[in-house]
Amino acid sequence: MKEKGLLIVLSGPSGVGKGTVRKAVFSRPDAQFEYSISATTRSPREGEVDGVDYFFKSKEEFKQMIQDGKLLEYAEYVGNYYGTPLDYVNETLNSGKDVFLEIEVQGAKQVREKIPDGLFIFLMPPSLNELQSRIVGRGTESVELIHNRMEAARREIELMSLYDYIVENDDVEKAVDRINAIVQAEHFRSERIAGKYIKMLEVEK
Ligand SMILES: Nc1ncnc2c1ncn2[C@@H]1O[C@H](COP(=O)(O)OP(=O)(O)OP(=O)(O)O)[C@@H](O)[C@H]1O
Ligand SMILES: Nc1nc2c(ncn2[C@@H]2O[C@H](COP(=O)(O)O)[C@@H](O)[C@H]2O)c(=O)[nH]1
Repeated sequence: MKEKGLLIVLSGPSGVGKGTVRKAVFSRPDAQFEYSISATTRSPREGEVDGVDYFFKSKEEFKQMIQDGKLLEYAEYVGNYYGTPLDYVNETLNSGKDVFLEIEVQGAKQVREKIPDGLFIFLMPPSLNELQSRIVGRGTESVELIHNRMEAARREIELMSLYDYIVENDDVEKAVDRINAIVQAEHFRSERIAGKYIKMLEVEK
């Protein structure tokens, strides 16, 4: 039987750079994960494409997905719903591929309960001032929403001890290197790779 893939969950406070780091992870030619595209009721930002950045849904459509058990997890975040489509995650993990989720902390908590052997990584900003600068610098939120996101960020950072690893996003490429190193180490730890060498010893006996 095929070895199941590893579920990698990247989370952290709003504006820390989760989306930026995730895109950098997937822009590496040697990226070996499958990205799970989330569903959301938020309106698309300029340049965002349905089915690429998110599956953009109405509130009614999203509620139907919840009722039909189509989501691995979901959360309401600063006035909108976000959720992870369940079938894609299951099918991809069962096919032996690693799945990468980039989600906020309430959703990550739900995933931890359902898939405890996932790999949970918390992305940290170098400081709260730097975090605010990044949210302001992105220019996508009103003053009120920036305030809400900073309030949410403080609550989110308090949950970092629930994660397996904390990665500082002081520099995007360094953060990607750290994440890749953690994933590789996890593969060894869980014997996904070690199994290969055990088989090698058996064959060469
Ligand atoms: N290491 C970094 N150094 C400086 N700026 C960064 C870094 N990483 C990300 N940024 C910038 O910070 C801003 C927020 O990044 P991004 O949108 O990726 O955050 P996020 O955590 O996905 O936010 P949200 O949770 O609100 O979706 C962007 O303008 C991005 O370019
Ligand atoms: N619980 C979930 N959170 C998700 C999911 N997809 C994205 N997110 C997180 O929501 C916030 C806001 O995102 P934005 O695109 O509006 O800036 C951010 O923290 C994302 O990581 C999901 O499926 N479930």
